[in-house]
Amino acid sequence: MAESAQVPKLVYLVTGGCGFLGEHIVRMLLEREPRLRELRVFDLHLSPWLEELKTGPVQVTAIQGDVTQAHEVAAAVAGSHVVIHTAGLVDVFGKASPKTIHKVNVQGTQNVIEACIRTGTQFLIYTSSMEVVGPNVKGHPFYRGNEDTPYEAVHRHPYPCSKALAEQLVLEANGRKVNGGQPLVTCALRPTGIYGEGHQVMRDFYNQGLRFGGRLFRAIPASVEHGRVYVGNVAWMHVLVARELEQRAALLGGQVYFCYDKSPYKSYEDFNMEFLGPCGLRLIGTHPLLPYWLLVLLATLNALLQWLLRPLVLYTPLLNPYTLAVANTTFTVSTNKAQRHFGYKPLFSWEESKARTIHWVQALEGSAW
Ligand SMILES: NC(=O)c1ccc[n+]([C@@H]2O[C@H](COP(=O)([O-])OP(=O)(O)OC[C@H]3O[C@@H](n4cnc5c(N)ncnc54)[C@H](O)[C@@H]3O)[C@@H](O)[C@H]2O)c1
Ligand SMILES: CC(C)[C@@H](O)CC[C@@H](C)[C@H]1CC[C@H]2[C@@H]3[C@H](O)C=C4C[C@@H](O)CC[C@]4(C)[C@H]3CC[C@]12C
Repeated sequence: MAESAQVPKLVYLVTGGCGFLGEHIVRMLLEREPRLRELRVFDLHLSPWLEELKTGPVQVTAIQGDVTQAHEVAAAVAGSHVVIHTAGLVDVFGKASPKTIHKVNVQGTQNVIEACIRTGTQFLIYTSSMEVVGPNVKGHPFYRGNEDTPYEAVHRHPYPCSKALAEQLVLEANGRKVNGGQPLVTCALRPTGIYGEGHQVMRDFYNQGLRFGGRLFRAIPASVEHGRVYVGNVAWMHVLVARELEQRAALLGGQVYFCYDKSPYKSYEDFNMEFLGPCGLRLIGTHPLLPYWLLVLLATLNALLQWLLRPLVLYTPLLNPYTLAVANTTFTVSTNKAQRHFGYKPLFSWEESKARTIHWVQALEGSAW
């Protein structure tokens, strides 16, 4: 993508562009990528807000499609300069079958790669996840680690397994010749737990608190640190690395980068209270109110209930054996690789990220405030 400040001429494709992260990436590109001529938004479920974006100078093309369908992906990719592949099934609650998670997250990613190869698109950014690394099945903590920290990344759950396989496919595709003979340049970004406007799990916690009279009950020790990153900063990292990928292909190609900002290290529940507290909720207990063995029993019962009820209704509570294990295992990152490699600095401070998220929660229906 040779630099050309004169005429916006680049075509970007964002898969999953109507999702929680995807929407922020789409809006960030329109605000901060001056070289854009066309922005293609590819998603299984197109959102109504896309229409409001079509009145600006950049051509916004909404494409309803399925990443598991290779021909639909190829049609969307053809003619694009950059693909940001963020579409995926983010399911740790048992909503989708392991087979479906694999089909979307792995086969879908393979389809995106092959479409880039066949149609001559040179630059591919993949939204991976911290869970490619951990927490692992042994519950080993990952304490303020970085991209080079040794860690036994062993998974059994379909979601982290699918993200790890997809990331591997993307990184291995780096350097393959695309149609036209140029090399494909790929990289993977690994967000930790993303929070911010539109975060469904935060909404679920908020609604759970409303149901219990404004109270949430501590289940995880405050000492368990969980890495979190603001969605706007994750979106910004995607925009920035996409811009730098051509100029620094030799350095960035085939690399992984944790997504990070200045969000504080806290337990998952305490971190959520940074936003839910100012909206009227209280976290009851300075220590977990139930012993861990009882939480494991309740999580297991939830999994059993989910299995028994599946023919009748989809029962997907927040607490299951996997979410309990993840919540109960320290996983935080401390790195500056993205800054060293492509000059990334968080666009939003912790204070701004917090204020924006609180504002969003307060606007949710039935605010306790
Ligand atoms: N939310 C997090 O905390 C987090 C953390 C790390 C990484 N990630 C990754 O970021 C990406 C986006 O996650 P999110 O939280 O925005 O999830 P999300 O569910 O809000 O967004 C995913 C989008 O992908 C679309 N999609 C799903 N299946 C599709 C298919 N077959 N074809 C086309 N589109 C499809 C969905 O419609 C949705 O709009 C995912 O790849 C996820 O693994 C998320
Ligand atoms: C019911 C309690 C035990 C409660 O504390 C459970 C919280 C649990 C639902 C979340 C704790 C950690 C979250 C995950 C983490 O933030 C990272 C993720 C990676 C990303 O790629 C997808 C989302 C997630 C798996 C995220 C999901 C919710 C938690 C498990």
